[in-house]
Amino acid sequence: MSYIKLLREQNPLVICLTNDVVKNFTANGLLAVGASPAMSSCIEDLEDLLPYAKALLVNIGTVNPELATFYKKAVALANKLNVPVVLDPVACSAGAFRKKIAMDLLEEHQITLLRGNAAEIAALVNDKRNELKSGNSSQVQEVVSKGVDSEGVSNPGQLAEQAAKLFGMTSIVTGPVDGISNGVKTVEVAHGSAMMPLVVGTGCLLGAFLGSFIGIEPGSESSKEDFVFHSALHGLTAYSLAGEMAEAECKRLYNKVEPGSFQIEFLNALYRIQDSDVEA
Ligand SMILES: Nc1ncnc2c1ncn2[C@@H]1O[C@H](COP(=O)(O)OP(=O)(O)OP(=O)(O)O)[C@@H](O)[C@H]1O
Ligand SMILES: Cc1ncsc1CCO
Repeated sequence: MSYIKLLREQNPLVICLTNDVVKNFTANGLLAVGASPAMSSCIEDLEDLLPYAKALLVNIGTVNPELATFYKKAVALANKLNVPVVLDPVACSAGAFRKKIAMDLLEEHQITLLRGNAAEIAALVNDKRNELKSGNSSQVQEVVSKGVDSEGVSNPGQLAEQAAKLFGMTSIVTGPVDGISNGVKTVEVAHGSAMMPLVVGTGCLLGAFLGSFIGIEPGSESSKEDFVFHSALHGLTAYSLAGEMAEAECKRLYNKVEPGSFQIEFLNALYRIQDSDVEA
């Protein structure tokens, strides 16, 4: 399916409740691919905007107790309005406060897509397994948390599948190789650039970016569950390929790849990426 073409025709409104570090980069990344970003900070505003939205992103990167309450209300409203929700549990592996907020959102509300790095998703999977007191938690690869990012796992597809099964939603584990699973289908995507983790917010923007893909109106008979998986996989692949395109463009323009120029070229690549690049 021509997801990127449809996205650009439809300009889906993606409402982002995201952290203070990445708001500008997130809005620019969504505009570059052809989506329509809006940041929002209170439930009164969301009550006006969310009826028009095609997706809601909740990224807990700079959460505080007041924001945690807002996020819960926001996700409850999105569920009521049938707006799909992407959850990015930023650094939930680094502290109990963040992890509880992410777990509460996962367990008390309907999240459509969970996106995190390996440490974050492993922390949630381990917690859920302990809570269920069933199965063998040694199946879950232990990942040492380093704060807001991690070096990844050797089997991100397997970790994504475990998260998808335990939480009952499509899950994505990112890193040098990405994994996506809905518990039935699991795919690994081995593209991207080693410069991506050196630009803050490439993971955070990805959550919003994927929101714009799952927010596309398919205009076909594909099932809703399949659509989330396939549109998110297309978006995930496009995003990693854009990383490769940005790296190639930095080499062409500057004969070297550095974070500042990479950030600019990455936005340019999101603007240029086509369905044919993903399908090649
Ligand atoms: N070493 C790498 N090589 C290629 N691509 C990478 C590498 N590390 C991360 N990526 C890509 O970078 C993007 C962000 O993934 P990452 O796991 O770094 O997110 P994150 O840790 O949540 O980032 P942030 O907290 O900065 O937003 C993904 O598209 C992923 O494929
Ligand atoms: C650096 C940082 N601190 C809180 S959120 C954030 C961005 C994570 O991508």
